[in-house]
Amino acid sequence: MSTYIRVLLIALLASFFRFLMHSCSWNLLLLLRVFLLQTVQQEILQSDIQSKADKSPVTVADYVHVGSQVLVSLALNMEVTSGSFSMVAEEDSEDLRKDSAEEILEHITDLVNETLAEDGSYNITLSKEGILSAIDTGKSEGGPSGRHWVLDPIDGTKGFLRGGQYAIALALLDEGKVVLGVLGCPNLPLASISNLNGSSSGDQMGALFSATVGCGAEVESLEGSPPQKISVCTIDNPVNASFFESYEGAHTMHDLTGSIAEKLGVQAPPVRIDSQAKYGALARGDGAIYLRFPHKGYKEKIWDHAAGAIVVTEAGGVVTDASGNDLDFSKGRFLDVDTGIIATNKQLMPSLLKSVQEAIKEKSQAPSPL
Ligand SMILES: Nc1ncnc2c1ncn2[C@@H]1O[C@H](COP(=O)(O)O)[C@@H](O)[C@H]1OP(=O)(O)O
Ligand SMILES: [Mg+2]
Repeated sequence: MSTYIRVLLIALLASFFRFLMHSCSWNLLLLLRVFLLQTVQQEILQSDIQSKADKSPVTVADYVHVGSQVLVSLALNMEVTSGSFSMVAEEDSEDLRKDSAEEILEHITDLVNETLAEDGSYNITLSKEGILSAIDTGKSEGGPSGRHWVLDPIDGTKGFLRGGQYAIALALLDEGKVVLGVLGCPNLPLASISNLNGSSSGDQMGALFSATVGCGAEVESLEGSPPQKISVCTIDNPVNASFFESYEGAHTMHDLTGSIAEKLGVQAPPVRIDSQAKYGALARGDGAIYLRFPHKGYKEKIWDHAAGAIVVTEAGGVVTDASGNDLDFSKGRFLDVDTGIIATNKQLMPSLLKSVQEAIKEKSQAPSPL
């Protein structure tokens, strides 16, 4: 298995950061390239599970999450900052610091170092402590002041393990606002989601979305085709609209989203895909609406929305909570949202909001199941 993971991590490291002078307020454009090949993912998935020293299962997703976070942390350290930087990211090193995880940590350290040696971009070898502290650069609390990188090293773990959609999502917060976002979606067709089912062998897979505040949003291939400006669809009649939602019923209330769609007059069945790939697809007009209504008690994390939200807003869309409030990324690691998150174009937003509020009210008044 380790060879495949190494190939995947090399691919990730090959995703390098490019900074171009740009005429926006940030003077900065960041592009993250992710050469994650579907075939590599498939081979990794087939090799699947090893066992941790404490006999709890460790999936390939564990290696890829940690490897991805270490490599992005390293790249930010080498390319972007002169030493210290703040990163809010999903993983921390707590489990890996346990005695029982010694063997796993050794394995991850070897994989990362082999990856770094093979890639050759950085002449560096990390110790086990180096790996742990690279992971822990992601422990920042974020907040309303200063700059914070926001990373989901693998967004949509369930999709990744199913061989479906997943994304690597990186954003930059400046004084509490998202100013930059990059979404690498290795399993998303470059042209359009309509090529997802029944795609022909000629369809190019993999899409890299990027957005800089005030400068619009773009898509390009993972190999670096010329970036194309993207914009959300111009549909203003819900009858012609389709909507994206989570594949996993455990991640969103499919009954509520079905009721919203019905009230709005949407005729098409839901398009269910994992991860922030949904935001990318929405931003280039593959569909008209994004709905996410987690079950009660779930707290949204900023790394699950920061990159996707700026890609959509810079493509001309609107992203709000169920009350129509903008998402506030300045509150730390979590988002304080009312009930759910919705996104669409400016034309459809008023009627979408109305349907959302009606459907929520109706659900809250319905007798609860015994
Ligand atoms: N119980 C849950 N409810 C809602 N979202 C969840 C839940 N558990 C994990 N997630 C997160 O939802 C996001 C995936 O959304 P989607 O369902 O749209 O694919 C991921 O960030 C996933 O975490 P992770 O990034 O660790 O996979
Ligand atoms: Mg996530």
